[in-house]
Amino acid sequence: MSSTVDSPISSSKIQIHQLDRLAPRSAFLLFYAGHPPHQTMISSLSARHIARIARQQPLRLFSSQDSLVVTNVHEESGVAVLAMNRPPANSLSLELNEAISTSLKQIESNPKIQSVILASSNPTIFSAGLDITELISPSDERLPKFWNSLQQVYIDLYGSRLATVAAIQGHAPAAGCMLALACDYRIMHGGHGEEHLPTIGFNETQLGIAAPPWMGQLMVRTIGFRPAERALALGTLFPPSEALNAGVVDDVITEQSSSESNEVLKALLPEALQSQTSNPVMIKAYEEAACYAKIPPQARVASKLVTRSESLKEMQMTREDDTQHFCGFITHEVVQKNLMKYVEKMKQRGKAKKS
Ligand SMILES: CC/C=C\CC/C=C/CC(=O)SCCNC(=O)CCNC(=O)[C@H](O)C(C)(C)COP(=O)(O)OP(=O)(O)OC[C@H]1O[C@@H](n2cnc3c(N)ncnc32)[C@H](O)[C@@H]1OP(=O)(O)O
Repeated sequence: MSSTVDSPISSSKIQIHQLDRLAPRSAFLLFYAGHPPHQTMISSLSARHIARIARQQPLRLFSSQDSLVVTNVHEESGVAVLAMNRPPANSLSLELNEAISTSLKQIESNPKIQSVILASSNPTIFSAGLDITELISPSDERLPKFWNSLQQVYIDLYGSRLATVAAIQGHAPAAGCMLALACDYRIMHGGHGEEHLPTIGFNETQLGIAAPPWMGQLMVRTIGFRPAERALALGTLFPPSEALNAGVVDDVITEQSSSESNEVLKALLPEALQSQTSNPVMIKAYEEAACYAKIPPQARVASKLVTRSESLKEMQMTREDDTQHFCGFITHEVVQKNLMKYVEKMKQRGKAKKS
């Protein structure tokens, strides 16, 4: 049986899932929803404290019709799908970031679900990274909120109790790459011929900006120090086979690998992704997610803590400084000029493509 997760969740769960915003250092321990360590954690907070948090930050729910993300769960296999759905390029706006975090928490609140596939409703772009328009002449109020929402997506994905599988159908530059690297497993489409190869990587230096430390470190942890150092400096965007060789992704799938339609995917995929039921990346992502879902969850989550808790703690400790640094950097006159030039180039390219 499959069901959608856009129905309101119980108020106690809402309260619990709000905690990470205001008590960020506790967030990682909240992985254990439904298991004893989690309950211990929660019981150490007073009901008044929890109610105050819930009042201050009402949970935003997104319906599957008009959503920036679309989700579905398949309880039989323990697998869910969370697909970004912000045309044209799934560029990450404040609202999309918040929608990803909210939906992930909704999925986590279902104890039958152990894995989630992070996907895109756009078959050629996974995510174009930050919405660059958020960075140009930003308002003093929105910019820190925006950055905070991106940090939160990273924390939520990297620290999720769920096994997370990125189905990278197409391009994944910059923060789009970050989303994929924050998952447990990455499957990339091999592209449709040499001329239309998707790419993945941190290309920030090409925009005249640098990836923030926590993003850069994510690449270091994924592919190793020296290759990451070089890729970050050059702003390398890896085509699929190079991404596989470097370890940026775990698997590359081409159309030839599999074309059979998968019955489970029909039940699992939200309406907006029904055309992807025979997509080989999606099939492989489902197989991988189902495989993770069979591992005893306490053991799987504990093993995740071994490799991720230190960097998550570090992120929590440096979060405010990171926001201040980001806001100062982005609003600098030279950076603003570089970004405007970059957007202008992007627009020209778009016009040329359309004409
Ligand atoms: C201390 C730290 C300080 C700073 C850290 C800042 C960190 C930044 C991390 C980031 O994520 S920066 C964003 C980096 N992203 C990019 O550079 C990607 C730019 N986009 C592309 O390269 C391409 O669009 C693509 C490879 C993703 C897809 O190419 P293609 O399939 O050919 O599509 P189009 O180029 O025609 O794009 C379609 C449509 O989407 C718009 N768009 C694309 N990317 C963005 C974006 N990042 N933000 C806003 N809008 C974007 C593009 O303009 C097109 O719009 P139309 O209206 O012309 O259809």
